[in-house]
Amino acid sequence: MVRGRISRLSVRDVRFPTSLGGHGADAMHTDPDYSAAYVVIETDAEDGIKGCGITFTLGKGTEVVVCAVNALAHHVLNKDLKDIVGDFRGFYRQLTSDGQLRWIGPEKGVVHLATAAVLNAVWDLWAKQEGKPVWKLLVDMDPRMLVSCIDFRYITDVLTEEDALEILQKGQIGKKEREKQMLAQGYPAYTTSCAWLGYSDDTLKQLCAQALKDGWTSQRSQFPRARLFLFHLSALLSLQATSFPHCSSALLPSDSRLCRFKVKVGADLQDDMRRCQIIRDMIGPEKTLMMDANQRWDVPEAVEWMSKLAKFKPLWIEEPTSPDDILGHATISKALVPLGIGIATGEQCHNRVIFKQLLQAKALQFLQIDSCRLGSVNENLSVLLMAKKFEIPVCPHAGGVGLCELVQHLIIFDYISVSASLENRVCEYVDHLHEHFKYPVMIQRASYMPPKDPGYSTEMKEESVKKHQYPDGEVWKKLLPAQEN
Ligand SMILES: C[C@H](O)[C@@H](O)[C@@H](O)[C@H](O)C(=O)O
Ligand SMILES: [Mg+2]
Repeated sequence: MVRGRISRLSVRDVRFPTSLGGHGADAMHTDPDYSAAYVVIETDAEDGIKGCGITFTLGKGTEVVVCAVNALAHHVLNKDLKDIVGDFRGFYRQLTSDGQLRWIGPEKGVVHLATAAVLNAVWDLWAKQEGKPVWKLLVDMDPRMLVSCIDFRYITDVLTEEDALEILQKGQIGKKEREKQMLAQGYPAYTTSCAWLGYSDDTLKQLCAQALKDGWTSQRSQFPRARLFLFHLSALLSLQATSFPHCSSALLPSDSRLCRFKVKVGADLQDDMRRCQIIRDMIGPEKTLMMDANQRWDVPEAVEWMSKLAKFKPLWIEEPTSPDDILGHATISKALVPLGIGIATGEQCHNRVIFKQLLQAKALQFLQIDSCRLGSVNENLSVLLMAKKFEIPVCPHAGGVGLCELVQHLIIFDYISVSASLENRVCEYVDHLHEHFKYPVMIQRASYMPPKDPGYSTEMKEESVKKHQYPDGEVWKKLLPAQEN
C-alpha cells in the first residue's frame, strides 16, 4: 500500500572525474565527467523509506539541472504519494505543463532531464513501498493502471489508449514463463566499455581481450545480417514493416560464441579504420560489432564515412547525425540498406514525439530508449508501446552513471509484458561506477540478471555522494586546485 505525504526533496550535484581516464569519451563529448543530479524524496510516513532518482549529465551541465529540479520541487512537495500514483498521468502532465517552466522545454532539454530525475525518485519510492523492484511492479500492474501512467498527448495519431491496452493485454499471454526465463537467464547485453574514443590502441586491445575472456557471448540470438538487409529492402519497396517481420527466429544462427561490442567512431576516418580493424581482428568475422558516431556527421558525410567502415560489418551505426534530424536519419538509413547497416538512435531524443516521427519515417532499425532523457518510466512506457506497434526492436542506451541500473528495469519489463521477443534486442552495458550504488547491476554470462531489491536501483551510497559532490566533496577538493593551475 502506498503511503505518506512528500515532506522533503533534496537534490545534489554528484560528479565523477571519468574524463581523466578517457572513460566515456566519444567523437562529440571528448571530456565527459559522468555525473548525476541526484534527487532524494522523503515522506512523513513512519517507514523512513526514501525515493532516490537521478538524471545523467556530463559534469558542468549538472548544476543547471539541479536548478531545474529545485524549480519543479513545489509540484511534488506536500503531495500524497497515493494521489500521485493514483493519477500518474495527471501528475506527469502537471510537471511537464508548468505554465512558466514549459517555456524552456517543452518536454525537452534541462527541464525534461530534471523531470526525469524527480519522477525516477517517485518510481523508486513507490516500488520500495510495494517491496518490489520497478520491473516487477510494472509486470504485476494491471494493464489499465499501466496505461493510466502514460500521457498520450501528441501521439494518439499512432498510439491510442485503446491500442496500448490491447498490446498490454496481449502481453499477458505467456508472461509467467517469460518472467521465469528472465530470472534464470537474464536479458542479453552488449559492452561499450572497451572502445571509448579516449582509449589508446593498447588499452582497447587489453580491454577487448579481457571482455572476450569474460564471455561477452551471445546466448540466445544473433542479429541476422541477411534479415536486416531484407528488412531494409522491404522498407525500400514500401512494404509494411509489420508484414515483414525482420526477426524471424527461423533464420537466426544460434552460435553461442558470438560476441557483442560497440566501438566509438566519427572523429577521424584513419583512426576509425585502424581501431575497427583491431577489434575485428580480435573478435573475428562473425561476432557482432556496433558503431557509434554520437552525432558527428552531416547526412552525406555519414553515408560516405559509413561506406568506408562497412567492410568491418557493423550491425548498426548509432547517432550518425543530429538527433533532431528525423528525415536525415531516414535518408541515411535508405543509403545504408545495400550495405546491411542499420540505424540506431535515441539517447538524445528528447521525447515521445521524436520517437513517433522516427518510427513513422522508417528512420531507424534499432530504437534506443534512455531512462533519464525521457520523462521517466511514464514516457518510456509510451515509447516501448509505439516500438511494439511498429515492430522495431528496443535496444536501450546505458552509457553513463546509473543508466544501466535504471534501464534494466524497463527492458526486462518490455520483454515480459510488451515485446515478448529477444530477437534483435540487446541492452547496452558499461562497466563504470557501479560500485557507488547500493544495489548495483548484476551481469552474468553477458546478461543483465533481474534485480531483486525493491526500488529502481538508483540509491547511491551516501559515502560516494559525499565524496563526489561538486565542488566540495573530497574528490573535487583535491582535483579542483590542480585543474585551476
Ligand atoms: C558521453 C557518453 O559516454 C556517450 O558517449 C555514451 O552515452 C554513448 O553514446 C553510448 O552509446 O553509450
Ligand atoms: Mg551512443
